[in-house]
Amino acid sequence: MSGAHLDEWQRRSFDISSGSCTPEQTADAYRAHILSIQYAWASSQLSQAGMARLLRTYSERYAAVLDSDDLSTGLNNYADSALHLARSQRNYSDKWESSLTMESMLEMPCVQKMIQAETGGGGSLVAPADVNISVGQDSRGSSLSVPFTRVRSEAALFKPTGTPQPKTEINNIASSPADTIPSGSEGIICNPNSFSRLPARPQSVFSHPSSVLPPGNPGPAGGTQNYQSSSFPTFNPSKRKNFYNTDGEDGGRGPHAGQAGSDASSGSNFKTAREQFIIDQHKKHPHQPHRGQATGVVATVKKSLGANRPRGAFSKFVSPVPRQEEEENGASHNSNQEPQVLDERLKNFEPKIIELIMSEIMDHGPPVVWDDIAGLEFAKTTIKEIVVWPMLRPDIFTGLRGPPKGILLFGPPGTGKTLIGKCIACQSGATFFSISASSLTSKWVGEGEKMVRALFAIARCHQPAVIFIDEIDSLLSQRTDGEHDSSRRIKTEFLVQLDGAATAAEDRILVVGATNRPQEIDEAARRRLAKRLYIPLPEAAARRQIVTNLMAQEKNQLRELELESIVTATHGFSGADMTQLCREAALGPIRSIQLSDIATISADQVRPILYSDFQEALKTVRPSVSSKDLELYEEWNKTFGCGR
Ligand SMILES: Nc1ncnc2c1ncn2[C@@H]1O[C@H](COP(=O)(O)OP(=O)(O)OP(=O)(O)O)[C@@H](O)[C@H]1O
Ligand SMILES: [Mg+2]
Repeated sequence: MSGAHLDEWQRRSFDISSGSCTPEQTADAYRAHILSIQYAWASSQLSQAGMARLLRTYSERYAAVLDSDDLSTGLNNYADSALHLARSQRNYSDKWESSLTMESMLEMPCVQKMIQAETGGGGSLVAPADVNISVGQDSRGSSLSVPFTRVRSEAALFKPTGTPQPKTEINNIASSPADTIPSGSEGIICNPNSFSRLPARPQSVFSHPSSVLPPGNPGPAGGTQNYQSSSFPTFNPSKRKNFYNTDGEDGGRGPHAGQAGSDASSGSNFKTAREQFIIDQHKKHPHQPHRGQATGVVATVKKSLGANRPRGAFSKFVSPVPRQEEEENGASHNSNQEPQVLDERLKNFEPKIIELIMSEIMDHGPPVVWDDIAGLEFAKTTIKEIVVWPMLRPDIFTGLRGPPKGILLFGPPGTGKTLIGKCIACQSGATFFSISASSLTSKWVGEGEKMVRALFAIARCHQPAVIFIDEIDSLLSQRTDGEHDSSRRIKTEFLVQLDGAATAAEDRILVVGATNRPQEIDEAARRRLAKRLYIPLPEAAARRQIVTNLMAQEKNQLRELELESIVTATHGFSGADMTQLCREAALGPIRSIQLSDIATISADQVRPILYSDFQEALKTVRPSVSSKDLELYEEWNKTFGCGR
């Protein structure tokens, strides 16, 4: 196969995005990427920062493939290896935990053989070829490293001085960190601390960790060697040596840089991706405890359950991605933490209050356009003037032309006040807060004012903003002597926010209140809601438009004259009443169907809505607003309203 063909084949086989790759291929491809990145950096084609960033990205992806237990996407490497080693003793707990314990390890045949070799001497050690384990940090916080891979070579280090060393493969392993190991060979990371303890009492290698020698025991010279597998070219050894130490200045000095620190003494700055990850994390969040930090034994304590399959350059790769258990720990730690507040101005508010207010931002619901609102031309024009245009051209609407800070929509029930609110939400382009009085009033004394303050603070952060308060009378009713102190404070806070020291002139926050009980509104609030717009009962033209709009969606045979008579017959009806009338009339054709047919009849067999249906409906639907009520509204409009 020619080189070009091979390239093409590789490209196709390792095209991760194709979706047809097996997890093995994906992992291999990521590994290939990692090697290319290394190569590019080593040959100075890539900056150190770029290399670090790319390396982290691909290491994380590689680790995700390696450790995912989803058979279609991952290799289940962690669990596989552990279960394999622990003689398939499955751990059925939800949380994956290694079945490896000190006891279970001692029972392993390979370990037994090693012990025999250690105690009996002379026997050649045969370890599972690709198993590479460093198990450390039992619950007591001690560490013990048991490197299995190429254990034949390391056995030499375990041997007490003078013991004849077995014939080993040590020739294959670099004798200094700067040397290279042939590509594809399994790597070994010897923990110098662990090794330094081992030789003195080789028999106790697998005994209680407390039996290890005190730190400071120098150990044999070879114990400090740090072997690393790599397919690096040898042309730039110094670079290679520092390869993992992407963070030049304090890589070895960081609080988690135990391995690096100990390596420093042996002249190597090797750090695994995990260690680098921990160091980076610590830099980002210096006050958060990190993995392994609690014990004070950090990177020197390895718990890497290596793969039982060849891994080439990254045979000892340990996932930098937090595991489930760590995420849980993190979650419990973070649960007490406040979510990050994005805006400086909101830092004094409790996150739960901010969350509550943010949840009231209305950015959903059916779109309402101005034409959906029948009649009410004066109100619509005024609102467009106050709300929509200033949002579009804030530069023109300044000074005296500046929009008012508050609007009050008042009028009989069912005349479209809430509908106007929804239309403003859709059409104004502003952040629309639809707040109900109940969400601002809280049973906790003091919370209500905070809510009001938070509401305005958040609105200020999301300018231009419209705060729509439906049924505003329940929030801003007249202050009386007998009322509860907390509700009085909420009102006061609201008034202050609406037009007080807390509000800057250039703030583009508009409060729109809607009520059908305008006479109950506190006079101070009334003044602040400067534009008070009367939303009256729909006139004949508006009633006609409501019926036409609604009937356009249904099959009907209403003639022009019939429509006219419906409009005349509905004098005094509110918009809601008109809607109710149309709904009732629409049921007419259904009511005319035999009960026995209703289950089988198809939709197009239902007859159209006729005038007679409206006549029937008019017998049951009555206007909901009495003329006496109407007088009250008109009176109030004359006194306080802004209409003509
Ligand atoms: N002008 C109108 N144009 C079209 N539909 C209207 C109009 N007025 C009312 N409606 C219909 O009546 C329904 C109720 O209207 P809306 O909720 O806006 O009334 P409201 O004025 O807020 O009443 P309330 O004071 O009782 O809260 C609307 O969903 C709409 O179907
Ligand atoms: Mg309403």
